[in-house]
Amino acid sequence: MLPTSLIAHPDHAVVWHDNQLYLLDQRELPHTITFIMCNSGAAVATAIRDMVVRGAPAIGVAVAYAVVLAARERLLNTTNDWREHLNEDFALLAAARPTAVNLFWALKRMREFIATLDHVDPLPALLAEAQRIHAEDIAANQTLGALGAALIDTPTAIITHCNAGALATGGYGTALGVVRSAFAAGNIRCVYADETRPWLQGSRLTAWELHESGIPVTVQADVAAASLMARGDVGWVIVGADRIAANGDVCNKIGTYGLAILARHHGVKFMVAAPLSTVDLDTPNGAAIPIEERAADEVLCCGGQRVAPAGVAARNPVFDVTPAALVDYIVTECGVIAQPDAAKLHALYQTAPIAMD
Ligand SMILES: CSC[C@@H](O)[C@@H](O)C(=O)COP(=O)(O)O
Repeated sequence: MLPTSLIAHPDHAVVWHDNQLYLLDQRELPHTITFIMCNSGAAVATAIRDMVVRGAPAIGVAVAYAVVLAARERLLNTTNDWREHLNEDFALLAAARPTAVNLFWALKRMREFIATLDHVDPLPALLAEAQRIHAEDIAANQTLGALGAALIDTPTAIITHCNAGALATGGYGTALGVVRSAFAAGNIRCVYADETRPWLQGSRLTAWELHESGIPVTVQADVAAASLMARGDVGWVIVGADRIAANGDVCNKIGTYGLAILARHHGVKFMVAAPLSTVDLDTPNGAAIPIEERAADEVLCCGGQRVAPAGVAARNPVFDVTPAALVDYIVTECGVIAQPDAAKLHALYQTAPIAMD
């Protein structure tokens, strides 16, 4: 029988169990529950690149554990100069995906932690640091979930895009953390989950996660959001983020920018929920954020079948940037910013309990 840490549950996207890392294979959801065991840094890098684990904070947590696995390998094979050899693993992990800043944030934090280690056996301390990153992410999501929910003062329907839930984080979720808290307060009538072409994070993952949690969810085609808003049925758009630039521009799953424009046109509030580890003060604005382009086949095919004529090309940028001017609220574990700008984000950063830069 699987240990309880390895049963199908949205909170179990990233599980450390019996000295190995297990990743719930999100490519197979909702049909099949499979955990992929990773016992090296390289295996985790491949799993991130191939979308076994995805979502900015979940990638950050997975990378922290990947450093533990990589250090274990290096210590077994090299002993004295393990830190030097570990640089190769850092480079491999950094190349896995370019946009979610939590990946680089977690690598930096693990690298800085390693520099402080003088233990004969550094592995227990390294594992404890990775577990701290994991636990802090869950706690941040619970706090920001409550802060975001407090903004929703009347029962309403909301639209979310992609999956910014437990599956995309250490647990509980960011946008879906707000939804969970608001639902508990009686203020969520229904969640409309954009299906999120081409990878279908909305229909496969968000719908599974909310359904498992007993929160009413309705899947809609991405292009249906405008007419839903026009009917006046929606109070909020609530999304996560892969990177928030210093001026408050928000990078998230492709399609988010369009939703923000629609929301402003229809008087629907637009909320971005993310931990401070997603805020990147080193990136001045959205134009400076590297946007991942994935394989054209992800667009050209659907359900394993080609849906465009042979010989036709496709573009597949998987993120877009919503200008800060279209964002009503950024909700973090350290507080809420209305109408975000550079000064407000800098001020929020100063209140962080630990140095985040
Ligand atoms: C809490 S997750 C926020 C974002 O990471 C999420 O909205 C998103 O865009 C994920 O993209 P993905 O390509 O599935 O990794």
